[in-house]
Amino acid sequence: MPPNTVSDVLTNSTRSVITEDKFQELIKQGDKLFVYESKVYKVNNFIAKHPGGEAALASALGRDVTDEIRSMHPPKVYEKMINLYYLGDYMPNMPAPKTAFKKTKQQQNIQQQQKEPVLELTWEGGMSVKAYDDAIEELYKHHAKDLVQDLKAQQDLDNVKIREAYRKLEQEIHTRGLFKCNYYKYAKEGCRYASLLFLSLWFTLYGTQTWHYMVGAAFLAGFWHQLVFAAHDAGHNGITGKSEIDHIIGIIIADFIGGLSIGWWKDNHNVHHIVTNHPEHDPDIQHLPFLAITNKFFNNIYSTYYKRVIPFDAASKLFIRYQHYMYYLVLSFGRFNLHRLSFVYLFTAKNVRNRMLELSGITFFFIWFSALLSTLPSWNIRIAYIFVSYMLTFPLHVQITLSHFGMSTEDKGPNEPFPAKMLRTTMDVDCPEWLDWFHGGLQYQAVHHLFPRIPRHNLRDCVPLVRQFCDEVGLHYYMYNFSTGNGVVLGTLKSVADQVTFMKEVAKNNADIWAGEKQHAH
Ligand code: HEM
Repeated sequence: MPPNTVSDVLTNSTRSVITEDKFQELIKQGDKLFVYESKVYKVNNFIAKHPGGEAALASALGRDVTDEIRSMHPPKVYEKMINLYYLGDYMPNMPAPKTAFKKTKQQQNIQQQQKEPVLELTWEGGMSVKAYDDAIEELYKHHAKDLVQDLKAQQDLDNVKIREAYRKLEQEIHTRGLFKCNYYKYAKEGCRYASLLFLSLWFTLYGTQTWHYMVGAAFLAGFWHQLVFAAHDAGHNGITGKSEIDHIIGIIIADFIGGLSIGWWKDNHNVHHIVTNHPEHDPDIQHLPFLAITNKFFNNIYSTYYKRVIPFDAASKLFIRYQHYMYYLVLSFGRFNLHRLSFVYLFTAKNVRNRMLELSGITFFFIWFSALLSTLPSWNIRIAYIFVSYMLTFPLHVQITLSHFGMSTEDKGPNEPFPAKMLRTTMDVDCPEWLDWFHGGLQYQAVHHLFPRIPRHNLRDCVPLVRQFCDEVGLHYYMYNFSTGNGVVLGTLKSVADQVTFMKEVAKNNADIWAGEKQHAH
């Protein structure tokens, strides 16, 4: 039996206390720890078996992830299952109280000087000019330290306020029944999917002219585009709420019908939800050599997800300079890249759930898609059909990237509350209600990031509550319409592109100066 099992915890009358220093020491020794509700949990033996993926759990280690855990899991996980991994109660380091600040001899002198008129000290020769300057500098340092401590204390208070309000918001959403899935919405969506598939097959199988086939390809793209929203729900265990069943639903939709791995998607997406927009940790913004949303990518950063350096090489320097012109074109090749990522994941990742079923699903996809292509009259039309059906799924890739590409990529440290981080790194896209079908309801990505377990059909109803929460705690809620959102993203891409151009010009000027100096020396 592992040392930290329930029976151990229950029979232990004296609960062990783990100080912040001890916590850091254990992590240095290789323990995989995190804090939930002021308790330390150790997941060394569980991490590889974590149903939400090893990478997701790995991205949460070494800090307090109370809000992350509550937002990602059904209550049974944080009320019962988590107890199996309890290690001890967490005790953070307390900031030294100001009165306990031990004064040095020099500081005592300064305090003395504060009581005495400075002029007297200066003119009566009690203190040299240098000593006077030093004393003033010490005073400033002392006050600056106090100021920093006060600011930190204020920040801590604000953070507590945000966390408490976030809990209240979660409760309110529960009370309004918005965590419950409305299956009637799926019936409506099912009709839409069936219509798109029917139209695609009708134009493809009964067409007689090239444009008929291309319309068939466009409807197929529409069918895949819409299906992804249902696959997203399954990936979040948001259809039946039962992880095993939703995973199978996800495999049927993503692998059998779409030819893409739901396992890859979940592995990647769950990490994205925890470390949103972090250049080193979030795979959803790591797209070199084609796209870079921050100049942090110029530094050959190490991706903790892909476990390799992402080089800012010659190809990156070339593509990034034009990325704001190429954005939509690059995204239109997204579906081809998703096949690649799916295969890499299924063939190389450890602990893949239902690996064989996923591989069978993707094989089935290539069989049915090839059979469909074989009904077309020529190779030219077949190739055009592949490109049209694949590339016209690009609105989906725009929708996915739109919510994050124009947003903050800063790392504000482990103390930033989870809701604050989600609202800083994610924007919502507003649209009229009749257009919800086009965005799948997922245009409210900020709300989705705050509560990934809310079914997407309910996100719109949560918007006023989130707005009120933001007003209450003083957080900014970013919401743009579709075209402004696109403008924000293109602006970000252009600004990064301009920096590469500038760097190139500086390098060229330097090279010219060197060449000139060399010539001069000769
Ligand atoms: C010992 C602690 C943990 C246990 C026992 C645990 C258990 C689970 C279980 C059972 C699921 C499947 C949930 C379902 O049925 O819907 C899950 C999913 C997940 N877990 Fe954990 N987990 C733990 C810690 C964490 C931590 C620390 C994180 C990161 C903050 C995390 C992130 C996730 C994510 C992102 C998912 C997927 C959620 C989704 O599908 O929307 N887990 N975990």
